[in-house]
Amino acid sequence: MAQYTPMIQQYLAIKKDYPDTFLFFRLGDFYELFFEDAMLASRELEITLTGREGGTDERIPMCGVPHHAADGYIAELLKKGYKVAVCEQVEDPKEAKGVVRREVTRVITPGTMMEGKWLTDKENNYMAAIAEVDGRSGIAACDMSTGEMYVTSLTGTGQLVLDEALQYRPKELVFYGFDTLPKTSIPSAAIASGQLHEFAVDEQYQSQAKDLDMAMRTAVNVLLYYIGTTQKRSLAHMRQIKRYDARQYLQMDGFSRRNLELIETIRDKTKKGSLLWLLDRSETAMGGRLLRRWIERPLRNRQELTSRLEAVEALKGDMLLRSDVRTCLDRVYDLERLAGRIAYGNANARDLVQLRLSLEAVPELKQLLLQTDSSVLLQMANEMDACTDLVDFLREALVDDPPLSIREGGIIRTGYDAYLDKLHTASREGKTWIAQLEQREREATGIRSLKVGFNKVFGYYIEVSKANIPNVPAGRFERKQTLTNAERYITPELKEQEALILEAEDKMIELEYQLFTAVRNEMAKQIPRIQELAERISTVDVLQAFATVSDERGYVRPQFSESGEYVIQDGRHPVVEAVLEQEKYVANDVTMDQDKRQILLITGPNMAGKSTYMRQIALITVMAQIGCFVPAKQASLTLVDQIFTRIGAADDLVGGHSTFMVEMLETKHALQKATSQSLILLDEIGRGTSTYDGMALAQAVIEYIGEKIGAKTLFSTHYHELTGLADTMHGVVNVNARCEERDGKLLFLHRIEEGRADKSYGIHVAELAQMPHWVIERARSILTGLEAGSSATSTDMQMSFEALWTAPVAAVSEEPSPPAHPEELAIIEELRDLDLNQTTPMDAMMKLFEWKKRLKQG
Ligand SMILES: Nc1ncnc2c1ncn2[C@@H]1O[C@H](COP(=O)(O)OP(=O)(O)OP(=O)(O)O)[C@@H](O)[C@H]1O
Repeated sequence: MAQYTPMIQQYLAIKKDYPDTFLFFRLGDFYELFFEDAMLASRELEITLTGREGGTDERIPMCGVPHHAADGYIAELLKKGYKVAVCEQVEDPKEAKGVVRREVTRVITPGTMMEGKWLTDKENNYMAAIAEVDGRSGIAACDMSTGEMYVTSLTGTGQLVLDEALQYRPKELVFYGFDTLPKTSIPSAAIASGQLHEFAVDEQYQSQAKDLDMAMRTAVNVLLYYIGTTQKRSLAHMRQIKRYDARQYLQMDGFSRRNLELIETIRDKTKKGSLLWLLDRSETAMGGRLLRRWIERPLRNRQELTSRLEAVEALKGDMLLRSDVRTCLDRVYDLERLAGRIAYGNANARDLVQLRLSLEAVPELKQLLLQTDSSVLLQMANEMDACTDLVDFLREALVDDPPLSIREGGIIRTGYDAYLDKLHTASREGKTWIAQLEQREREATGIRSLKVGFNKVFGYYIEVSKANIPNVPAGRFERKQTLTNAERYITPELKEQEALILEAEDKMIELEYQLFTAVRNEMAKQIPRIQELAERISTVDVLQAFATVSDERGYVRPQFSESGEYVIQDGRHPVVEAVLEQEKYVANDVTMDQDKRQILLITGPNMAGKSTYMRQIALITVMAQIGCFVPAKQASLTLVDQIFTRIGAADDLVGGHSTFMVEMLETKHALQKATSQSLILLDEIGRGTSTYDGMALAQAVIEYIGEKIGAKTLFSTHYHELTGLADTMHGVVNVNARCEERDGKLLFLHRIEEGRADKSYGIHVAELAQMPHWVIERARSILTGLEAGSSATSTDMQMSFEALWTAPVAAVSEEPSPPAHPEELAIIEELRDLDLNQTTPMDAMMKLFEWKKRLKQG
């Protein structure tokens, strides 16, 4: 180290404490990165890698970004999951003896970002910690920008724990223990190892900490320790810790959530096309975030759901009122994040004006809600604290349109502070005196072209053109600057006034800054009130969003029955319905119960709508259990404790599992965890292996669910043989997705009817997908052979299959030339009359040989 220059030695000493972090090292107007940081950052940020002498023979790799543009680069690194430590010069370089003192003032990590520009309005920015204590796992998650903190604990240390943490979609996940979990497969979260600060939770949450079990305590401690080491600022806004039991919510594993496209689509991972996208009619950013949380955590508590539904009903029924509520909400800014910035001490005057404007909307919002007949909304309105004292205070203190900077004055309203007003008057009077000086001096000197001006170097001056210099009063005017055509002068009175003005302005700026921070500190004390209000406003916002969508799309209020019955009349898939343009969505019924109709076996051709039907039922369940109306004519549902879906392929090649293995693992998971109150959706289980294997597995799974679990289950399959189960197993019923063949074309009716499907139409669908003509024709002929052979013995079948496969390709050449020979015509005639259902594969082969022979002879 000794051979490095003192500055590089300083860099290395600081970097030692931030090994897994990009160190942005302030050097004048730049942040520089050195060594490996520089090499990696130059690649990640696409900036030029240079070098710098550092005392050794080799130049040190270096790259840098201008300090005023650093935010953009930092944001990019955070997005990629990296952390950044910002190292500033903490003393004035002019006063420094030797190397300027530098310190890390902040570590910015993906999960602890606070700056608005790096956050998405309608998305929480969570970080989470999971900690293991004696076989139990604590999960804590918080959003630093809003101050929310949640904690729960679960028995065990497996995938379920990870699933619970991932529900938050954390940007950062801190582990304490869990050495066996596959951390590489965690999507989009930066991973860190946690350390423990044993009493952090007691310091931050005082009495609330007592209610936590050891696993919860540890998780919160790990999280707080991590935050403490990165953030060097106030955590005053970290509000009440919300402890919950994951079992009080409808549970879905990560795969089912993704599969149902609750928050984003599977295909391109965007919000558009998801349930969230459909329902997000929220007006405020807070409402948008709460809606997400509700969708991620549907309820199981009937009473809470009834409250939400009652409020939605009231708002849905009164369009005018709803529109007024929406207009009111539109005036409300992001109170949660404003509160965060106030606590952090980085709120500016505009933020506080936004706070006032938001609070000003509250009395009207309350009035509107009081007009409804919903007891829930009435209670919410009555409990809303409009914070009128804060509004008055902010209105008195701050001007309406302050500048962005809090260091330039222009923030505090006249009348708020007597001394500030005095300074204002002094400055104003000084300026008026100067403004009048020009006229006075013109009269006194008789120089009509005399002017008073100002520049930064000399301050105020009196300017006289060369021709008028003889008239300048000697002694009173002091020459300051000579120009080509004029002279500039000052007078003692002018300088005196100038000093007064400048002093007043300096003092005003400093005083305004102090007054502003005092106002901000005052607001910081009110954060719990603001946060509570924010919670109520966001709830109203989500409820009105539900009401708006429900009204526009003709949804109905779901009823919840105790009988175990699950009946939907004319149900629709909410998202498919919304995106279908010309084509109308075909509504479908579903009737299930805990007895005779517990398992629906869905058969029907590909593309007929089986998966859509299953997803539709799951989505209707989720919608009902978040308190929204549902796309149906009528819905009488049973509350569900868990939803399991196995729909579509979900490869886990990174995790080392094949498609079929994933299917089996997920089915096992459903079989292990489901209860009689769960909803299971299984799409074509067993299709990934040989027919008999697959069919056997499928049947065993159905039997297991029917006999050992009793969960409501929808099971789609192409194994028509399984439909026989409806005759032998209690609780199994066949339904099918109807299709019709008209004029040789397949018509998808998308209608789910009672009974089993008669045909598969797979080749029709391949034809629709414009498979090569050759393949279609070949498949048809193979199918014909197979169907004909199905009545024969298995050896027959194998023979026929092989025979057909080795048959000459020319028979299905793409465009056969028209036959001209009479023998050919005769053969075609015979072919047309041949009844394939009455022809065994052997007969067919014999015929083929005969025809070939005749053609050769002919
Ligand atoms: N009820 C409906 N009304 C209108 N269109 C529908 C309906 N159900 C499904 N569709 C449309 O039909 C398409 C195919 O549906 P889906 O994927 O559910 O078929 P499937 O029977 O599951 O097919 P496969 O067996 O190949 O998986 C969907 O993309 C959807 O656009």
